[in-house]
Amino acid sequence: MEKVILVLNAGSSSLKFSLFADAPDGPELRFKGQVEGLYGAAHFVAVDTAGQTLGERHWSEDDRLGQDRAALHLVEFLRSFRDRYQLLAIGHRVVHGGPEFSQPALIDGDILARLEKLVPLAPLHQGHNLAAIRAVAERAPQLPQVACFDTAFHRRQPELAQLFALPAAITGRGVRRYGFHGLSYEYIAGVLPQVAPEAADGRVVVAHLGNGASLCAMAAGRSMASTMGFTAVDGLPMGTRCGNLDPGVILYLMDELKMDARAIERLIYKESGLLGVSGISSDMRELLASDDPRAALAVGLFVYRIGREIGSLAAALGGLDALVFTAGIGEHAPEIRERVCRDAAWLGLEFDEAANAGGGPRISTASSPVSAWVIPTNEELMIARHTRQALAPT
Ligand SMILES: Nc1ncnc2c1ncn2[C@@H]1O[C@H](COP(=O)(O)OP(=O)(O)O)[C@@H](O)[C@H]1O
Ligand SMILES: CC(=O)OP(=O)(O)O
Ligand SMILES: [Mg+2]
Repeated sequence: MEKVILVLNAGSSSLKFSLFADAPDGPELRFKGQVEGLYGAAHFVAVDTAGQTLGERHWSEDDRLGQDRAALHLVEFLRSFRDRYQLLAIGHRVVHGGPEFSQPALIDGDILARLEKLVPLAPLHQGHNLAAIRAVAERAPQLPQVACFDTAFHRRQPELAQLFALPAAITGRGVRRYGFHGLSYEYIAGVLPQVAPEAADGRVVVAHLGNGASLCAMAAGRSMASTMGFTAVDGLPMGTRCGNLDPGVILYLMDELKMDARAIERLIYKESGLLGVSGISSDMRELLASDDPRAALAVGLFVYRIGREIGSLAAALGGLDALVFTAGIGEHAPEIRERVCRDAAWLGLEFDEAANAGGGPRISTASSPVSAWVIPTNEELMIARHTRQALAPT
């Protein structure tokens, strides 16, 4: 039987998974898939490396399929491969590693308890990430499980980029900017030398635009700043998260609307962003297909905020050499890429319309002082590599 590593990546609107063979030159994909569109019209599909569909299922919007039932469906699907593969370990994306975890960690009861404390800091993710780990630990306690953190890549940011202007005693409690989508940014930093060699050693802003969305400023592949902060609700407006918000708004909601912490949490994590502004959907595909002016307003705000944050991160880097688009929207929505690139013309980005329509990878003109790229992310491969490494550190 072939030895394999299973990777689980629970996002805010999806459960992604990949099965990698433990090959001598690194993890080799056998098949992958996802349940996407969670809490809406969910869709499961799994494909092998030849693009052959191994399984598919649709749920209606009324099913309100969440992470827990998506995971059960996945277990059912994976069961049919039991005789073919020997499972060595499971690698998990764990969104928050807090101040303690700057490396992937082989999970035991103690680490699980420490990660549990971070659940309130990532209410759309952490609980689901840990529930999957716990469920496996109960059924197969000997199976190694490795937590790979979305925050880890950012922990070496300059001190000022991590600091809130709060009293030192609060900062000392770990209330600082962490940044997320680190596995995605780490993957992009790793492939930049091949895809965009002229940019790899330079000042790059990577736009991870999915249901959760953030930007990362990188200098020579190192994270220098991120739009996300203490939690993954900061920065850009997202599918259902508000992004940057004047903290005075929170006080107003408490004092004037008598909202408590849970009601505010629901508002800023689940009812805002593209969904809140449009009143229609959190799904960019639906908004782009709609001719409702509220959909246009939500998309317009998304693009506008990205443009402002690119300016801010370019300032943090002292200039900009390249802009990279990745994740669901970044990889699949040429219209959004075009609007963001056109707004960044002032930085010296000359947009190439034909290349963008073709999906890139380069979507700026050959002579553009700032280059722009589309690079599909691969958080799962990053997790598989880290998991392998954690099993047998070299
Ligand atoms: N063809 C497409 N055009 C526009 N948006 C798309 C397309 N495909 C996926 N998306 C958007 O990508 C987002 C999901 O991105 P993804 O990175 O998979 O999310 P998650 O945050 O759950 O990991 C959704 O908003 C979806 O609408
Ligand atoms: C951190 C985060 O927002 O992740 P995702 O985009 O997968 O929801
Ligand atoms: Mg994601």
